[in-house]
Amino acid sequence: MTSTFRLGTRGSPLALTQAAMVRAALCAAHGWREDAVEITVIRTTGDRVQDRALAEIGGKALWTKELDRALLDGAIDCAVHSMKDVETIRPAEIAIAAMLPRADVRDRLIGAESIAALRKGAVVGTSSPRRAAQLKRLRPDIATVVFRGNVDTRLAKLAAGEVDATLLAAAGLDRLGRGDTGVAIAPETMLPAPAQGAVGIETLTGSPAAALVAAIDHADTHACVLTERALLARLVADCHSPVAALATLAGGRMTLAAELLSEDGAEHVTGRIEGTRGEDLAETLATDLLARAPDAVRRLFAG
Ligand SMILES: NCc1[nH]cc(CCC(=O)O)c1CC(=O)O
Repeated sequence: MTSTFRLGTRGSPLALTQAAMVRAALCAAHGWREDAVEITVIRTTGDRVQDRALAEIGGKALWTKELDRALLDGAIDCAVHSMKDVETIRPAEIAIAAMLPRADVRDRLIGAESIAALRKGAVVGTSSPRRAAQLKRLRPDIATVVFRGNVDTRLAKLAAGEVDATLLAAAGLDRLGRGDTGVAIAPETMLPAPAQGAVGIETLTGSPAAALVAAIDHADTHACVLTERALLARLVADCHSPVAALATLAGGRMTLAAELLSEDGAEHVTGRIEGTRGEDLAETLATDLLARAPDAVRRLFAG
C-alpha cells in the first residue's frame, strides 16, 4: 500500500457523501489525519447511461464494473458502494470488507401525503421494478414511468411537474441533508429493497486494505445485509428484480421478511422467518416463497 489510503467512489453527490462518511470512520478508527485517505472519483457505466431505464440494460454491473477494475488494477485500496447497487454475485478476488451502520431502511413518497392520497390515475416516476410493482399492488390505478438521474435530478423533475410523485430511499435523502423531504412509508406497507440504507466497502480479498477496513465494520448491519443478499442469490435475483427483503436483528435473533411480485403488481407472495443463522433463513424462506409463488411471480425468479 502507498502512504495514503486510496478510496474509490462514484461521483454523484450521494456517493461523495458516503465516501466522506467512510473516510471519517477510517480516520477515527485508525487515528489517521483526514489527508491520509485520498478520495478518487471513478465514472461508472451507470453514471453515463442516463437516457434508458436501467432495468432494460440490467445485469451488467452498471455501478461496480469500473470500480472493480480499479481495485483489481491496484489503482485504489477500497471502493465504497450503496450495497443496494452491488451485484448479487461478486468476483472471488473482491470482498465486502465492511459496512457502515445501516441508516433508515424505508422509502419516502414525495408528492403526496400517502399512497392512498395519490389522485386516481396518478403518474409516479420510478425506475425500480420493486417500487413500481408494490405501488400497483396497493393502487392498481397508478401508472409508473421511468425516472432516471441522481436524487437532485429526480426531485427537479418532480418539481417541474413531469410526474405526480416519486419514491426515494430515506437513507439517500437524509445523507444529502433532505431529511424533511417526503413522507416515510412503513416497511409493513412497502418492504424496502434488499440492502437499502447500507453502505459497503469492498477491497481485494485478503489484502492489507481488507484488514484496515474491517476495523469499521458494523457487524449487525453486515449480517442483515448478507442475509438479504443470500436470499437474492437463492432466487437468482438482483436489484432489477421485483423483490423486497429486510432482515433485522434483536436480542441475537434475526427476522427476515421478503416479498416477490409480478411486474404489474397483480400477484405477489410474502413471507417471514425468524432464527439465528442468516444464510439458513434465506435458504428456507426463498424455498418457501418459490413454492407458494403464483406462476406470474415464480417465472421471474430462480433462473
Ligand atoms: N438505486 C439508486 C440508489 N442506490 C442507493 C440509493 C439510496 C441509498 C441507500 O439505499 O442506501 C439510491 C437512490 C434511491 O433508491 O432513492
